[in-house]
Amino acid sequence: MKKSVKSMNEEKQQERVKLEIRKTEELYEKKHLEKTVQIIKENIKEYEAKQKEISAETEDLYDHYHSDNPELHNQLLVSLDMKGIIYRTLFKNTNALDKPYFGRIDYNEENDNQEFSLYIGKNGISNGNSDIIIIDWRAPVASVYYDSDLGESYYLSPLGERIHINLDKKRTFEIDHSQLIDFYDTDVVANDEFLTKYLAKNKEVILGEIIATIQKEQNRIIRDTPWHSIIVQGVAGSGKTTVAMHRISYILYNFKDKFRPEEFYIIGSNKILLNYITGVLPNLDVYNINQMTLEEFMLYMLDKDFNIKKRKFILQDSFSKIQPNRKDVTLMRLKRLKGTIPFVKALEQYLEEYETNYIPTKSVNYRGQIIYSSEEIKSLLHTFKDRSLGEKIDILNKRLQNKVKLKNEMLGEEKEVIRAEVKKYNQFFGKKHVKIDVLEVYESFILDAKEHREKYLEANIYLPEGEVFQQLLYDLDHKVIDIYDLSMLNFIKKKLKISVDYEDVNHIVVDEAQDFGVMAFYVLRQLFPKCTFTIMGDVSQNIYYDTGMNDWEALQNEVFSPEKDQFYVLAKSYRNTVEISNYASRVLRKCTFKTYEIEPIIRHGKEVNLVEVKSEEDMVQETVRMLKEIQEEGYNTTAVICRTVEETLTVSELLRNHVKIEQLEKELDKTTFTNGIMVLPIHMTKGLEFDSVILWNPDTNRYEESDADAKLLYVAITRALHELHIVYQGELSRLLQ
Ligand SMILES: Nc1ncnc2c1ncn2[C@@H]1O[C@H](COP(=O)(O)OP(=O)(O)OP(=O)(O)O)[C@@H](O)[C@H]1O
Repeated sequence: MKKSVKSMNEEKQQERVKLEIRKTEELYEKKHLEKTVQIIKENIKEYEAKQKEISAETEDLYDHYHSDNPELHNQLLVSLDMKGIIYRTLFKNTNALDKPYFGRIDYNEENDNQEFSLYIGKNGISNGNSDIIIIDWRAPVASVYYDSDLGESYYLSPLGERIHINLDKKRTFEIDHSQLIDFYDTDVVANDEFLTKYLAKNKEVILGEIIATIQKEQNRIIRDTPWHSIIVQGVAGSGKTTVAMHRISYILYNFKDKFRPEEFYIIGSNKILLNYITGVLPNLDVYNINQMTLEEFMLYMLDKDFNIKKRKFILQDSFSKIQPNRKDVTLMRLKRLKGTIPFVKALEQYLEEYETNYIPTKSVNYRGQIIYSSEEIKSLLHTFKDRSLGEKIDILNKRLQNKVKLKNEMLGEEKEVIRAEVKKYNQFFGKKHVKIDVLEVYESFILDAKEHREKYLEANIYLPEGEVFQQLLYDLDHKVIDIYDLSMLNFIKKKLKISVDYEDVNHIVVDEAQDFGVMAFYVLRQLFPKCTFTIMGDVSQNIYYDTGMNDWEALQNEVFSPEKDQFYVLAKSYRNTVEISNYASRVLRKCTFKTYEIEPIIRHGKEVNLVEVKSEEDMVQETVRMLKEIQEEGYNTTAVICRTVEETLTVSELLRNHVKIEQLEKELDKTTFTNGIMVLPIHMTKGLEFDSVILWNPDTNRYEESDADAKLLYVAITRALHELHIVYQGELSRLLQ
């Protein structure tokens, strides 16, 4: 049906009005931006001058500083403090100059007619010292930008109180070089459009910040309270690592009084990954965080109680884990045992017995009278059951001494006599600093488990037969140790010794958590009972099939509390194109384990490129051709992914004759992620991403039709952002057919 002339005119009129409004708004936003940029420039000038001034002042104070002058010392401290504040403010303003903000929200609070119009940026900026002109993205109210639709809504204060609001406007800006490029209102443009623009870009060799495009489901995780632990299952590329880093920034900003960066630990499965992910932290205003592999962390906590170098032990080479010798059933059963909770529960039971044998619980007679009865001693041990053996001994000694003192006072003894009598009992129950070698205790436990399996079975702790423990003793005899042994040693130390080594850990972030057996988390919880955790992982990416986690049940129910702690699922993948995501999903569907479906963000790219060749020589030729093409396309990062370390080294050399390949470090773990072409074994690409990936020879020999190999292939495939090429010879792995 034709439109009437009248309605066409009305439409035109409406269009004109819309355009007019848009023009006025644009003018307003341009002016606002100009004004903001002007303020930032003035701030920079002001703080640069202040920086000069304070630097001169501190230098002067240093020159006149004598350690015996407390006044100067205090002045120096104040001056250094000021210098820090000025430096950070200057840094924020300089950082904000290019893109001062990315969002705006207009709202009014319920019960208050005042209209607020707030601009949100990566850095909170004030006009001089007073008015806030840009709200920091971490401020509680900024949550509205990420979370709320127009209309009635609320945000949470840091204390968890709901602040009800009415949201009138949500605007997103594209700004570059301090100039307004474009802006969209939420009711006009889907947020996805802005996001896909961002995702289409090439990636850098450090993780990027996503402050301007944090998605609703990610925002919930970032802003969840740090008073409980969270576990996040997220498909490959769903932003787990990114979200974890933003969460740290959020916690440190909003809970400054309770959480200090030095008390944060980021634990990852390898050094390349750690360097890659922590590279984003300065951009998120996070400094002085600790980052370690689990091996390093466990050794750090053991400190003098187990010095790996002095004891001449070697850490089980993580690369050897990559191709387990499945024919050796005992070895495999040992691995499977080590990652599980019964392994540490058995040790827990053993240590209880150890304690019973260590501390005398017979009634204590003094001057012909029982002054400390066996029941009382046992009851005290029960009350303090969570304390270490050393602490229990200390408490018992003190209690007994008190009783001796009281008895003597009742008998009217002289002070001198009382003191001497009390002194006699200061080590009645033993020395509080127990002289125990944690490794010896561990070995004695293994022997006990080997010899007395039925005792543990009776306590419902299922342990395998003696030969598995014999294998473990053999490894230790040959000075080979792994993260699970180190966890056990820490557990022994914590249960038996008085130590300050476990203090000052307030929050632990574990990335690629599925790579660690649930037992490691059980131990971490015991070592740091007051600490909360942010645990990120994807059970489909567990490449240590025998030891790592293939589901979350035990972690959720036996280590954490399903009532108190939170479990989240992230299903959207922001990394891969639809074509690559679909290809990865196909592999997962071939597995027997529970899988989490990937929902790709709609971003299309080339189809996955499968090339069959006749010989190894052809494979090299084809790969070189692909690499040259990729380079011409202008991509920054490319990986040729091999199955094993040996293969990586060979392929590296073969390709090096034709194209520039980035050099790997002799100690592979020290290699850093760089631009260009890297040849890497799968397990070293964990958590990383590359513009394009070439998967080297995934044939039936290299990848069997098993769950373990499917997980490896899934990891390799999902590393690719834009392009995935597969070059193979012979029969393609069934998992890819
Ligand atoms: N909200 C977002 N906006 C823009 N980019 C995002 C967003 N969320 C994630 N990304 C991007 O998606 C990619 C994958 O993120 P990240 O590496 O954190 O995922 P992951 O879940 O840890 O992946 P994997 O399990 O494979 O290690 C990164 O390039 C990240 O910048």
